[in-house]
Amino acid sequence: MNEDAVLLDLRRRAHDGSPQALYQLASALVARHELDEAFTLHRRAAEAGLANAQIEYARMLMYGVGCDAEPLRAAEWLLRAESVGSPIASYFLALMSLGGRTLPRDGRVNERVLRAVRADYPPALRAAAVHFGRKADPADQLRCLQLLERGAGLGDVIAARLFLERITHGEGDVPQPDAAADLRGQLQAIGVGPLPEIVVPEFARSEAAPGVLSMDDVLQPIDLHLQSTRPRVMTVDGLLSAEECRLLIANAEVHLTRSRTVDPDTGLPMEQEIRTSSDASFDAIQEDLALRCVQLRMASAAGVPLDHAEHLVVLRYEPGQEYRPHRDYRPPSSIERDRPEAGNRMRTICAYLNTVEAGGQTEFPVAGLRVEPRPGRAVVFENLHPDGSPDPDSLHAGLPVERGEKWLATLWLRQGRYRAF
Ligand SMILES: O=C(O)CCC(=O)C(=O)O
Ligand SMILES: [Fe+2]
Repeated sequence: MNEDAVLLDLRRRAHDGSPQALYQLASALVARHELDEAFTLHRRAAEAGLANAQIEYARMLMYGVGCDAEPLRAAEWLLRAESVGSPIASYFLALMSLGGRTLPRDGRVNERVLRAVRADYPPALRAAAVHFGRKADPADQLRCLQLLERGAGLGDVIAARLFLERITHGEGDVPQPDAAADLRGQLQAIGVGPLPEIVVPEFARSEAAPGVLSMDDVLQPIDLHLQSTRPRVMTVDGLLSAEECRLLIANAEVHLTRSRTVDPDTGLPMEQEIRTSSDASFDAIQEDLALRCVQLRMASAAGVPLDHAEHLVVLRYEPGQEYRPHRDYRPPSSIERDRPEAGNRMRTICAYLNTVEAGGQTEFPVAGLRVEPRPGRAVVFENLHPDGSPDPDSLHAGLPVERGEKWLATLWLRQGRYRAF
């Protein structure tokens, strides 16, 4: 059957009101970006009691897909699906709760993630693996490896790539060269190449409660080192683990496109010579728990709640590519178009994800400061004066990469709330 015939058949069955057919039709429509109708159909299937539809309907409500975002209603539907035993609903409830805005950030977060881990839900396995991978206890390191291997076995390519790095370099256990060669071959066969080699020199594994899953570790306060007061620039080394850096790169790689910048005259994003990198911007609906945890860690290091953050952007610069001197605050016309109530970009945090062979420093010309890119290191800076007015001294640049490539993750943090949860 061709696509239209399949859709016609689904429509006929959905017309009879079968919840399963409503759900399947809605899913097919989401894939075709026919979101308004999909939203209505998922709602009908959800109301008829189908847990999978309750989750999909809740996801649309969470992220405002085919509707305005209504995280509280989303949470209600997830709770209904959870009450009939859906571990995926538990996973999304945990993902929401970690923001602490819609649902309380309490011990249930960890119980819920564990439920989804026990049900072998790959995004939960991946998030738990990255979590245990930061812990010092050797048993937690083994746990990380086992979770990645399980995810890989279930077809999760990102888990497979993270697992490959670990068994290649002997992280968490002795190196396994034969198994690594085998897995490398399997990944190559589906067009997945190697990740950059990443070592985070200053990374200190966490001594917190060995053996215990505690997802809110990402909110640990950390000390930033003041590098300049005009503009205010701070750095921290070892913020991200090598695994978190790899996770960001692996997620971004498949979505890279030529970077755009907001044109000061029109307020519209345009390809411009000022910024020649490629980037991937993660729409909220693309984020999974592991990515959300890394973003929470970054936002919390910058001292701002994650719901003030615009979409995460991961950038890749190749030799000669750069981000010429610019300021991150936006012209009034572009703010008007994109959540004016969230105000301007008060602060930026950039995390360096790999070792750059030469070049690629972040330069703050007014302060005469250059921050060296180094995996796991982050730089935080203010774009506005304390009274909220733009600070022209926040001028900065990503200097051209001379050799190798540079991967960077940026969160632009607004003055007010930008995300729904
Ligand atoms: O590449 C850099 O070092 C700076 C990036 C930057 O300025 C930005 O993402 O806003
Ligand atoms: Fe910038």
